[in-house]
Amino acid sequence: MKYVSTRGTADLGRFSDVLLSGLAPDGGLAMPESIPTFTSTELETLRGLAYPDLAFRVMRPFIDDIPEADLKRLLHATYAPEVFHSKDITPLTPLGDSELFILELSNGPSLAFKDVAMQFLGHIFEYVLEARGEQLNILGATSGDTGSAAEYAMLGKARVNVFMLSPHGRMSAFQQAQMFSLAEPNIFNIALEGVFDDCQDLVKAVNADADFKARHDIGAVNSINWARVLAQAVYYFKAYFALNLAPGAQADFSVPSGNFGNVFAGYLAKSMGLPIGQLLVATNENDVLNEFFSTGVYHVRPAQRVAATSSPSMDIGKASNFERYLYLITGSDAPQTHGWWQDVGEGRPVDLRGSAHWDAVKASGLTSGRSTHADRLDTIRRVDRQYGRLIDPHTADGVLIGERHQRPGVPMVCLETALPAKFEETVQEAVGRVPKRPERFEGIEGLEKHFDVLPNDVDRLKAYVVEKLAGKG
Ligand SMILES: Cc1ncc(COP(=O)(O)O)c(C=O)c1O
Ligand SMILES: N[C@@H](CCOP(=O)(O)O)C(=O)O
Repeated sequence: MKYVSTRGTADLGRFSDVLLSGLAPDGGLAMPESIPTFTSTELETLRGLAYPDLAFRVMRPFIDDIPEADLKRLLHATYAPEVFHSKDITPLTPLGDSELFILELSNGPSLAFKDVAMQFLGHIFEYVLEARGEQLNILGATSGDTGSAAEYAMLGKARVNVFMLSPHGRMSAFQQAQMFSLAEPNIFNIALEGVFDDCQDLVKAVNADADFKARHDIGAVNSINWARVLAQAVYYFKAYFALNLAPGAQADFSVPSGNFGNVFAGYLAKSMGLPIGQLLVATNENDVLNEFFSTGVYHVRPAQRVAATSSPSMDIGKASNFERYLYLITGSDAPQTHGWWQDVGEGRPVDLRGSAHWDAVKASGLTSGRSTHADRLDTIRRVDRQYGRLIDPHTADGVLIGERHQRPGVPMVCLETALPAKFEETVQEAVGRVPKRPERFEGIEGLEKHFDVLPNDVDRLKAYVVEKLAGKG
């Protein structure tokens, strides 16, 4: 499978190349030249497969440059019950008899859905780097969960260093403790004076400097990396088959959204032939995406207008993967996508109202909703009382929007994107008690913290990376 850029570069190489390069040299995102689909008969052969075998069948058409036996071995090592604390890896549990289901994605090492793909990245990076005799210096941006998932996945990996940017003072106490308590020689935590979008912009700016990127082996773990979204598509298949529906029957999914990686993975699964009906983009008060799906106008929000909310991991004004979605909506029209992103870069809106592209958006099955702090508290409280299940604020955003869009007779799968223990302040505010946390995280907030504060300045960041790498000899 050949990969191309959403902005026009025609040949980015094959899977292992885009895995290591992260962002395309023209600033766009890597996409497969075409999206392979399953016929309904082929889909039936996926039913009942164990997670690693299902992952192999879903991902294999996109990964044809790694021997079959090696890929299977890596997937079995990744999706092990002892890593995800469940034999199903991503179990599906009903909320009473409401036809609402929680897709548990957060039982892995860092207690957030990011682990599902990030654990795979840890294994596959190591495999490809070993084969090529190379090193990778990952530059990432996190609003709280990508950071810990990436750092836990890359711990002790000799060929990988992680430089992780986070918005200074904006993560939950638990999230900060997870990352900053790590004192590992290959992990560098940078608290940036800015919001998540500033962190993401710096990551893109460093990647845009081809010379710096090549000299310092810069790679990516955010969902700008194709491997992340591909690995995330698998759990939509897993959930669908766990519902045990008649062949071809539809299921709806509700996805708490910020950077648009998770819901894009769902759209990928749907594009591959999985019978997904509605794909709900659930946002918090930072509702740029909800605005787009309601009006047809996409107008990114400048950093100073991104609100600090009680679902902080979704405090994002500029969603990376939205570019992949619009690229597919245009029928893979890279010049069109490039033009739009030039507009976005210069602060102009993308306005699809009345166009054939807007008809394509409406036909794609994506719709949206928005929730507020009060909605979040109410949903956490209600789900706890009604179903005896404690959910985190991000999952609550998804459940609320899922409930609002439920269709009679069609199951609604709500993605659990983090465990409540990560956001205990808000959960306590909602239900008056502190959620249980796994024993390994007891007292984590009291551990010594290791991080450096940097201003929002690309040159300072580059100098920091160079200095730290030089320090490692
Ligand atoms: C807990 C949680 N929920 C939801 C999201 C939003 O997911 P995405 O950025 O893939 O849209 C994030 C961050 O990505 C998150 O950490
Ligand atoms: N919410 C994320 C933001 C980054 O998202 P990604 O999926 O692009 O890595 C976080 O928690 O860091």
